[in-house]
Amino acid sequence: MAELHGEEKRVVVVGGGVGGSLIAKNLQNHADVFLIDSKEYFEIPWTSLRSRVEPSFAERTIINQADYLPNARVVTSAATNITENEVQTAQGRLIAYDYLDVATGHPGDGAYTKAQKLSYYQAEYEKIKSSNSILAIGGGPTGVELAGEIITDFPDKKVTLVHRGSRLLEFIGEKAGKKALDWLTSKKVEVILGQSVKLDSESDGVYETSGGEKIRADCHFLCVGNPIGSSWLKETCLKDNLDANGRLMVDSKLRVKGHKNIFAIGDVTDIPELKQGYLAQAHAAVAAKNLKLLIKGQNESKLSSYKPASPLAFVSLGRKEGIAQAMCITMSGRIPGIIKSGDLFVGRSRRQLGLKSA
Ligand SMILES: Cc1cc2nc3c(=O)[nH]c(=O)nc-3n(C[C@H](O)[C@H](O)[C@H](O)COP(=O)(O)OP(=O)(O)OC[C@H]3O[C@@H](n4cnc5c(N)ncnc54)[C@H](O)[C@@H]3O)c2cc1C
Repeated sequence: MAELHGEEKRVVVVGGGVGGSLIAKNLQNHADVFLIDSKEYFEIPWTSLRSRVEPSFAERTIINQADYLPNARVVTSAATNITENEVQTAQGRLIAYDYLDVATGHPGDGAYTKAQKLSYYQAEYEKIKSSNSILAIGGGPTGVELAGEIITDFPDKKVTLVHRGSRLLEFIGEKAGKKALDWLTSKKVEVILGQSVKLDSESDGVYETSGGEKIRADCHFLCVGNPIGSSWLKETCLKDNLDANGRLMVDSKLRVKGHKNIFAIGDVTDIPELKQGYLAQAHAAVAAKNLKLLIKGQNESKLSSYKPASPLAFVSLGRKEGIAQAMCITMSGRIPGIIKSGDLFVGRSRRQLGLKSA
């Protein structure tokens, strides 16, 4: 039986990542809010590469959900099903809702508590420290940023980056990819493009590529794209709202098409724009505003619309430099570094949740 609720409207947020954390925070004093996430904490996702070379950095970037949600209820369990009026969790809980917001951008990586994630980063750090040669597989933002972090903090290590595509950073423009390549090679990172690594070929620390090259590495990191967190929706009442890429189709008010009380925000949606955390936060602001209006019984004509944003992306290159692409302008060096690479937007992200930046 679904857990009953009182007079106050209930909003259930599934996914406490970049977008979901903010919407739950914004609504906690306006409704009976439940936040369901498979782990106890929110982690600022793009900081995970820095945390591998500096594990103490993660103390500020991993935030227990309960710390910024004193007036909401946090449920630590994966959501497994949705019906028209309730959400089911892996632990078998049924949580009724008046309004639902799906924000499951990408699935977690298995660590359940902050302590587990901190020890994971400590182990990753030890792995890097004790290796002379390191192989990063994948030349998207994760592979580029990880190679940048390692070569900055451990300039004497031999770092090789292998990418199956013909250029780095394919999610943004060619110039950005070229600037990343130039920066990495200037730091003596070996970049191999147009080849993939046969992972099962590894023998005595030697990896073979699809082009027959042999790469010696004491350890490797798989930096390939994170899957979309929507596979769990395939058997739910939203199964017909997934597009061919597994993204939830939303209308301009950020409601799942055809559902008046179900919203979706962040990377899980089909909004035609770059998948970026600051945009997931912008979605959260619009959806929270709309939810507040609906909770107060306001007319639907008052709901705000979300307009897809033009491309803006930052890629860090170590602690001081970076690459920025805004519309069709690409810039690299110290300025993008000052904007992103120093603190990786951690202070700002913490303040948005009402926490001290330090
Ligand atoms: C290397 C890298 C660098 C980046 N740099 C930037 C940057 O500089 N600026 C920027 O704005 N963006 C950046 N991004 C993109 C940004 O991280 C994503 O766009 C953002 O995390 C999307 O937010 P979200 O809320 O949609 O999903 P997420 O932040 O992925 O959160 C999803 C949450 O849902 C939970 N979840 C998933 N499935 C379930 C389930 N079934 N039940 C319960 N919980 C579930 C997960 O545990 C997670 O907490 C970067 C990404 C990468 C990989």
